[in-house]
Amino acid sequence: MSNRSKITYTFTDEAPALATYSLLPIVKAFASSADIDVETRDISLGARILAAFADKLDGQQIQDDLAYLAQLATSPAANIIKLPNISASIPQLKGAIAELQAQGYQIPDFPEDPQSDADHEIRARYSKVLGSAVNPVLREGNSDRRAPAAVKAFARKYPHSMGKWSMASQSHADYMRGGDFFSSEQSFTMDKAGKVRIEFVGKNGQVEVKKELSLQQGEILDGMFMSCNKLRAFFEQTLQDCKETGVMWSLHVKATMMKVSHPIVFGHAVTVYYKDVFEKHGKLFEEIGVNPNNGLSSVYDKIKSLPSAQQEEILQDIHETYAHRPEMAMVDSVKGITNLHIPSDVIVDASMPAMIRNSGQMWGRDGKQKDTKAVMPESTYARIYQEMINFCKTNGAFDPTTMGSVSNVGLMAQKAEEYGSHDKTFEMAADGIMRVTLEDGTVMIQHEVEAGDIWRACQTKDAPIRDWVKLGVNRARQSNTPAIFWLDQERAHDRELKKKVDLYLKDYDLTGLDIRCMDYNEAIRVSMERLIRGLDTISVTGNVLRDYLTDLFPIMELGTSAKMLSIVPLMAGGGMYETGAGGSAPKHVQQLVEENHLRWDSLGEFLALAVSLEETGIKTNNTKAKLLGKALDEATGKLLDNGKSPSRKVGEIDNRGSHFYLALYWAQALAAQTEDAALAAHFAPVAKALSEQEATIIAELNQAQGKPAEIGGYYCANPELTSKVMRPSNTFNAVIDALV
Ligand SMILES: NC(=O)C1=CN([C@@H]2O[C@H](COP(=O)(O)OP(=O)(O)OC[C@H]3O[C@@H](n4cnc5c(N)ncnc54)[C@H](OP(=O)(O)O)[C@@H]3O)[C@@H](O)[C@H]2O)C=CC1
Ligand SMILES: O=C(O)CCC(=O)C(=O)O
Ligand SMILES: [Mg+2]
Repeated sequence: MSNRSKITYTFTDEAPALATYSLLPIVKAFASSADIDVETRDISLGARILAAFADKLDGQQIQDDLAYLAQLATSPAANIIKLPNISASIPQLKGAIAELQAQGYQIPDFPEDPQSDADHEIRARYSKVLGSAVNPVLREGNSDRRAPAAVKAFARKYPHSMGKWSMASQSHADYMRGGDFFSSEQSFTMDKAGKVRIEFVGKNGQVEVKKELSLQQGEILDGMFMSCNKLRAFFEQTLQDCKETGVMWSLHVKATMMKVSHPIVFGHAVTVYYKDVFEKHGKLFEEIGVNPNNGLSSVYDKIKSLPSAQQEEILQDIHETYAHRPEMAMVDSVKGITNLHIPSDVIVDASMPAMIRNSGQMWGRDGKQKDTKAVMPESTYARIYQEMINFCKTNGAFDPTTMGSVSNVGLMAQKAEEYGSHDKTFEMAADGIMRVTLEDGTVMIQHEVEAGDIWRACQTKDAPIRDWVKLGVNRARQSNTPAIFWLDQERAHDRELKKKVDLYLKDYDLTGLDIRCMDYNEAIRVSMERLIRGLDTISVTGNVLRDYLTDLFPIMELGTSAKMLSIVPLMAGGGMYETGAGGSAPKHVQQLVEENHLRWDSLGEFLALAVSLEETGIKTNNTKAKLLGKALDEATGKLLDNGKSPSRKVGEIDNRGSHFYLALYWAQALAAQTEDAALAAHFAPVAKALSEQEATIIAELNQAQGKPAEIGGYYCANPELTSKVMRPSNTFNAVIDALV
């Protein structure tokens, strides 16, 4: 039928992908009653790798769904439910490649040290799959993330645990006091559209064009660098400090989103911490292809090719390091996996709130919690964490039963700011000058750099800024809540941004609104003071703060950012509904495989879907769709109230059980509504069947638990096997499948 509408549901990775096997059949069955088709687009790491090598896969090609979605995001018809996906580090990418090869896909190995042209070509294709390769492409709009009232009420009623804070805590954030991106940032706005060149001028005066960019009128361009020598000296000093004070050392970066610069920073941390090992074996490591940017796991991986006596010696030297270096935070103390094992294990947006929620402590080698120095070299954003730590030391831990809420309106459209800087990031091969020049030769940005320094440029287009200001004002108006623009007058970029904010705010009638601009420290302090008094505040921020704050505050308020409503009003008129603000929770997969219990909470998916249905209803004048959305919200509220969210423990309700209750409550709400009799009649028997067979279904779902589950892969699980695991109740399946 031509008048059917379409919702596009993304298939991603790990826990959210597993959950999709259970949830999507329910969603499709319910949506069909309102003439809505739910199409699936596969943007999992595995699918993205296969799409990148489609030309090499005889008969095994799959289409490039990410490219399709990128196109769709710029169309007014877009209605996309975006689940979190893996942003792959190199070790993860290599794991996925190996798995696909074992499944018979003829894809090439990852060329770690490309030599030939062919290697370089393969590497370039894989680079497109690496790191945060999905979100920046789809985010053709800014971000609106908040805790819906029902979720907030639930958190107040059933608070999550919060570690106590002590005045005596030695935990703190540590960051560079000079030589970092913050201290070197320069910025300018293009007064008319034109080209700029990023150039390196060598000591001999030779000019090398690193990149040419076409900038739009009103676009902001920043240039900045981090000094390699100062970074290494900083790491050494933090290690000495920890050694002297007995505080545990940990590193927090975002090697996924900052996929070029942060792995380099991470690599320096590895070679400074294990300095003696790298000094002694450096030449050998180079020969066997150890890459410290991939973490210590790269050493373990590469030395496997050496004779066992030599391996033993290296392992011994690594072990001895721990005798004279401070204790390091562990990712998995049982398995001996440290913070420096792989760059994607500790991701700052989630790891810092987890630490703050946990009394400012992380886990040591002995599995015990300890005070920690959280090392975040880039001072630009690290200071906000120190502010929160100070605040908790003075006021104690936040109290989820009484605290207010900090929502966020974030500038992110069209690869805004640092998160779009990968193709403009360079590790300096020699000393010289990096500069940005206009077509007429005017030098707009200039830095004296040394070999090893990391230089980068960031772009922020004007249209996304206008849209972001509009979104901030609208949110403040709709929620009648004060909004703070986080703009740091010490930052060159923020000074350019503020000129525009001041100008664009004039387009609105701000009567009755409380809209302010503050630097980051003041903004977070004011927001926290309001929080503990139970008051709400909207943070209107740039892209990195958007990412950091939408984990930081929700993790304090709700225990996880997965419970957030996360909307991306696309600038072309469509909508993208992200599910939560968190990630793909890899440890949940492990639990499913070991004991067939999935503790992933799909609340983010429920919330996103309700808004997506409502939007479909409004845009296509489809009353049934609106009712489906409204009923879904009611069902979600009831699910929270009745405690039907997944438990963490095997044998208790898990992700699948929570989906059953959602279906039951959703059908009941639809059967009970009186606005559309046909819809009510359609769902009445469903509600009856599900309610009558509740005990049988729950028994079938719970019986499946407690033994290992076979899903036939990690990055590319087998669909039939996974579907069987995720839909173990024949009674439930029969009711749902009869609906389509
Ligand atoms: N939008 C996106 O596409 C995003 C993707 N990512 C990707 O996700 C991966 C892991 O990232 P990481 O930073 O560790 O963050 P995660 O959010 O995956 O994990 C942090 C912790 O949050 C809790 N959690 C998160 N979501 C849920 C949920 N729905 N239900 C229950 N618990 C949840 C779990 O903690 P516990 O069980 O202890 O409560 C989990 O271990 C990376 O590959 C990263 O790149 C990360 C952020 C966003
Ligand atoms: O794309 C990613 O790698 C993570 C995105 C993220 O953390 C966020 O948007 O909150
Ligand atoms: Mg994030």
